[in-house]
Order: sequence, then C-alpha cells, then structure tokens
Amino acid sequence: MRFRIEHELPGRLRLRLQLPRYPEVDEAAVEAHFHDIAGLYKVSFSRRTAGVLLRFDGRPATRAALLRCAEGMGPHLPLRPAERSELEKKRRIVMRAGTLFLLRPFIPIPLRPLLAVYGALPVLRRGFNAVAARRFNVDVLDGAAVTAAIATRDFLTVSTITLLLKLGEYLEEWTTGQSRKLLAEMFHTEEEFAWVLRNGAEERIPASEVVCGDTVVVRTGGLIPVDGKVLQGNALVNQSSMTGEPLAVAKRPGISVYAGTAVEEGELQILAEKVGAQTRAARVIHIIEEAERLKSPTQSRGERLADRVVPFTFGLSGFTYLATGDARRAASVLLVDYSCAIKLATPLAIVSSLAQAAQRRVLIKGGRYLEALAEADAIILDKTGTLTEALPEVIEVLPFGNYTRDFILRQAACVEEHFLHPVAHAVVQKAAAEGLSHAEEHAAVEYVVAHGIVSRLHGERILVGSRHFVHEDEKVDVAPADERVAAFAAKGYSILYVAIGGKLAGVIAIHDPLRGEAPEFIRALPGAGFKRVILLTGDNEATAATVARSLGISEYYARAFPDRKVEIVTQLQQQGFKVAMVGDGINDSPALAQADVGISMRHGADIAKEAADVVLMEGTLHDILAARAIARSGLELIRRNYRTIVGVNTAAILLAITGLTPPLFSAMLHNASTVGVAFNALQPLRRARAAQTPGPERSTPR
Ligand SMILES: Nc1ncnc2c1ncn2[C@@H]1O[C@H](COP(=O)(O)OP(=O)(O)OP(=O)(O)O)[C@@H](O)[C@H]1O
Ligand SMILES: [Zn+2]
Repeated sequence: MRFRIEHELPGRLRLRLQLPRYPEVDEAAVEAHFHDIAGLYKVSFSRRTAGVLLRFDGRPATRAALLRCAEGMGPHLPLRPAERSELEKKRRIVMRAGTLFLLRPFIPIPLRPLLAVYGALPVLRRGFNAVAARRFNVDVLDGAAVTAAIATRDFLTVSTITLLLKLGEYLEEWTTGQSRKLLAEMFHTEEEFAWVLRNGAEERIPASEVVCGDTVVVRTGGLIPVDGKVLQGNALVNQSSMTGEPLAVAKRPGISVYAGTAVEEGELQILAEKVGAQTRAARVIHIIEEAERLKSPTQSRGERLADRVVPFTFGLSGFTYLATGDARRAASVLLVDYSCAIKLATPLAIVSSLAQAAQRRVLIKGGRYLEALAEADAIILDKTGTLTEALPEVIEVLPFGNYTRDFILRQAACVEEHFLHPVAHAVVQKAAAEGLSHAEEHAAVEYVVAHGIVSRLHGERILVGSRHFVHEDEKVDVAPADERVAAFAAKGYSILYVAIGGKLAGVIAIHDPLRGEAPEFIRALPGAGFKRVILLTGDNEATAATVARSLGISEYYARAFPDRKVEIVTQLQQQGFKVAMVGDGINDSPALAQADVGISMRHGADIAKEAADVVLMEGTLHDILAARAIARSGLELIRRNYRTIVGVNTAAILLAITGLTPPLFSAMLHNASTVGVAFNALQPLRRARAAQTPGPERSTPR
C-alpha cells in the first residue's frame, strides 16, 4: 500500500493511504491490521480522508514497525458491509427538500426563513469548508449565493437553490450508479480460467472455482487470478492496473502478488490467499474507479476553465455592486455560474458514454480513451487473432527424421497447452480431436515471446516456433522442409517448425482464416476517418503479403517483433497521427500500451487485455466502429453542452447586471440549465438502457 506521512509528532503519526476510493473501505479491518504491533496505543482510520492516526510509545523501532505494516497492507482493503446506499440517502434528501418546497405556501410565514436556512445548511457548510481550505471553487460560489440570498431576506430563492443543488447531486449519483452497474454486469459474464496444481498435476478450472490454499500456476501472458504469495518461480509482473506504475515488478518466492495483475515474463506458482468474489469485487471497483479517474483532456480542460470562471463571476458581482450599489443585482450575478453545469454535465456525458459502450459489450477504460478513440486518425491492425479468426486450424503435420506424425503433434500439443497464442490453440485442439493426449509430465516450458516455445523431452531440447526462432536463433537446419513450406506459404498458411535435439523433427501448417467481417470492416475505415490503415504481424512475409492483398491493405509490416511494433506506433505518433492499435497477443501488449488508444480482442491474451485501453468483449471487428461512433457522439454531446451552458449563463449574467432579473430568476435559470444539461448528458445512458430492456437478462454463454 502506498501512503505518505502527513504529520508527525513524537509518539504520534498521521498517515494518508493512497486508496482508490475511501468510503467503501471497512474501518475496523484497516485498524485491525495494525493491532498486533507492540508499542501501539491507539489506531484510528478515517474513511473519509483515508488517514490513519497512530499513537504509540514513540520508540523508533515501533515507528519503523508501523510504517512497515502500512507498507505491507495489500491494495485490496476489505470493504465494509453494505449500508444504505448513497443513492438512497440522496434520494431521501431530495424528497424531503422537495416536499418542504411544495408545502411552503402552507407553512406559517415566520417559520419559512428558518426552514429555508436549515435546508441550506449543508450548502453553507461546504462553502465554508472550501474557503477554509483555500479552495476557490463552485462550493464557495454556491455558499456565497445562498448567503447573499439570506442577507437580502429572499428565502424563496434560498429554498429554490437548495432544492436544485440537491437534485443535481442525486442525478449525479444516480448516473454513476447506473453506469457502474452496467460495467459490473459486464465483468461478471466474462469467464476466466486458472491453472491449479492438484494431486501433482495441473488442471484448468474456472477462476471462480479456485479456493484458498490452492497452488495456482501462471505463465507469461497470463493474468494472476488470486491474491497470494509466490511459492516458486520468478517472474516480471505488470501491476499497472493496480498501482498505475508502468514498470514490471520482479516477483520471487515469498513475495505477494495481486489478482488482476499480469505476468509479463516467467512462471509463478502462487499460494492462493484471497480468491473469487473477494478479489473480483475489489477488481471491478478498481477498474471502474480508474475509468472515472482517467479523465478525458476535454473534461479536464472544461473543469479547469470552470474553476477559473469562479473568481471572474465574483469580480463581476462585486463590480456590479460598486457600480450600482444594488445588492440584489450583485447577488443576482453571483447566482449565475458556468462551473456547476460544466462539472456536472461533462463527467455524466463521459460515464454514460462508457456505459453505452459497455452495453454494446465494449469496455472503455476511461474518459481519456473515449476521447482518443474518437480522435484517432491512424489504425494499426495485428494479423493473427485480430484480422483472422481466433481459432486457426492445423492443416497438416509433416514429420522429419525418424519421428511419426502423431508423435510430433502430441509433443507439440503437450508443450503448447499452457499458452494462449492462437497457433498454440490450433495445435492443442488438433491433438485433442485426434485423441492424442499426453501421458507423461513434461519438463518446464518456456515461452520466448514472438518466437516460440522451448522445453525438454527425454533430456533433449524441444523447440516449437517460427522459422526465425528455430533456424536463425537456434541454428537448426530447416532446409529439408523448404519445398513443402513454400507450397504452404503460397496458400497463406502459417508454419510452425518443431526441432528435437537440434534437428528438424516436424513442420505444422496452420490455416488461419480471415474473420468474415474483416473485408467490410477494412473498407469502412477510411469513411470512419482513418487516414492510415496498417497491417502489422509477427508472421512471415509471404503470409502477411497474402493477407494484406486479400484485404486491400497497401501498408504492411511482417516479422515485426514486439519492439518493432512499438517503434511503428511511435513513428506514426511523431508524424502527428493519433494512433489506434488493435491487437490480441502478448507480442502486441507493448504497442497497445504505446498507442493513443490500444484495443484488444476478446480472445486475446490476458496481458493484452490488461495493456489495452479498450476491450472488445464480443470479438467482432464492427464493434470497433460502433465504439468509435459512441465516443464521437459522446464528445459531440459534451461540446454541445458547453455551448448551451455558456450561451444560457452569459445571457443570464447580462440580464442580472442590467437589473432586469431578480436573484430568484438567476437561481432558477442557472440551476435549471444545470439540471437540463445534466439530463441531456445522460442521453447515451438512456440509449443503452433502452437497448437493454427488451428480452430477458443478458448472459451470453460463450
Ligand atoms: N506459442 C507459440 N508456439 C509456437 N510458435 C509461436 C508461438 N508464439 C509465437 N510463435 C511463432 O512466432 C511467430 C511470431 O509470433 P507473434 O506472436 O509475434 O506473431 P503472430 O501471432 O504470427 O502474428 P501477429 O503479430 O499478427 O499476431 C509466429 O508466427 C509463430 O511462428
Ligand atoms: Zn530472435
């Protein structure tokens, strides 16, 4: 857990935990974490500030132990048991304020000011707190406006402002909740698998069936399904989804690993300590929080602008007062403000666009990527698994030397079975279809990304991989196969070489058909605003050329290793393009991360989904264009909202300065326009819900 020391006196430490979102965290559990430390007198954790206050005996050793303890806290803190939801609370508040407002005419006149002021107390308190913290924001403005209204004894205005503000808050909570629900639902239909060691053998089981105490095996490209400790092995683990830190962390026995992080390289055996729902809930929450945190540039600009407008409004109000000596006019100006509308409407538009995309089974990991997706003008497409079916097929297995065909297929399947590469899948499927399961346990298997696989068989090295890997890197003579391979390549097949003990032992020809929708998708790209369309593949030149030609793509790069893929993305970016990269493999994940927006396919390797900013949950390419359309209309909506807000409020300010409109009118106009644009911002969400309602609940078993 990352934290900082906020304040320190002898025997007293105040830490600030860097939690993604505080209110959900269980206070008692956090405090219990420190309980066993000798020398600690008292610990208290505040959910609201994420602060931990520690009182202890003041000894340096105790202090060090406390800090170590804070450090050792996992990023998944236990969540508190569900309370009455925030939404329900807000709803009650609005209902109460609304009822009071409606009953107003029946309330005895002397009581009205009291009730109005009482209702406005939270607004005043927030404004006061903001001033105390020297934050000059919309809370201050709201507070000042209410104060001004009270000062001019305009209590109807006080009640109106309060009611409208509360309604705005409720609306905000409601959308966030709705979008979260949609996003969370989507996660629950995604099945994940894990390899566990049981009775000395590895078994593939649904990740939800892993129990505490299981030993889970995760290899290159895999996602760690549990929280736990490393028992055996070494690996570089990408924890960016957890910590935001892009560099991979080295893990060795005894070190903790967390669910949802990905193994970049290596192999780990992990003792499962937290499994299933525990980690899953935390992960879903985390992903959704990330989505809210990763603001789009337009949104950030809007918010900065909104903040800068606040002092200006104040100035204008003061100026009006000085010029006219009319307090009502000044208050009237104060009551107009752009910032709440911008701050409310923009995130609503973004979150509801994310939800609309989620409803189409496209996961967009944040507003930033929504905007990048809308603005990309170059698109790079990986071949295997992206433009082609995720399920390629073995066409032929040719043995060389003294080996039999079945022996080669069985051995290749045996070393390939743990990897998610499409060719690996094809080989394993073929062996299974022919009943060639393997009896013996093989030695450790190593995946050389974008090359192939190395293992040992009866004391000899067995290699399965590309020509580059087997021939150029490992110096195996593959000439005996050349004639047959040339014939396969002409048909657009991909070739795997198998070598045992330094000698060519077999060749496997794999046909990887194009996705049915690929030609139509490629044709639609220029019309959708992509100026460059590039095919990028680790496969050989001949196969790449065949595919590019059949799709009408003129720009392609073959035999591109992961670094080269990143380079190509970077070059395009240097030429001023905004790059969208679509990929599915481990080999694509660095490029996915480098691109302005990385898009991963459903059947992709876990690490690719992890590195990507957009994940297609249903693997058809058309979803990319659908998501782009959603992104574009979402941003268009934001811009339209800006124009409305600026137009309406500027007019309102002018009217207020000239004294044509009383404060009540300003308050109504300003707040009504805020609620109006917020409602408008929810359009995408309403569309998503409308699309969802017909038919029974979605649970696409795939
Ligand atoms: N698991 C594997 N088993 C055997 N060979 C592999 C494996 N992974 C990769 N290779 C070999 O390395 C080559 C390059 O792999 P890489 O994953 O970079 O690209 P690719 O899947 O061919 O194409 P693309 O980049 O379009 O996804 C493959 O064509 C294949 O020959
Ligand atoms: Zn190499």
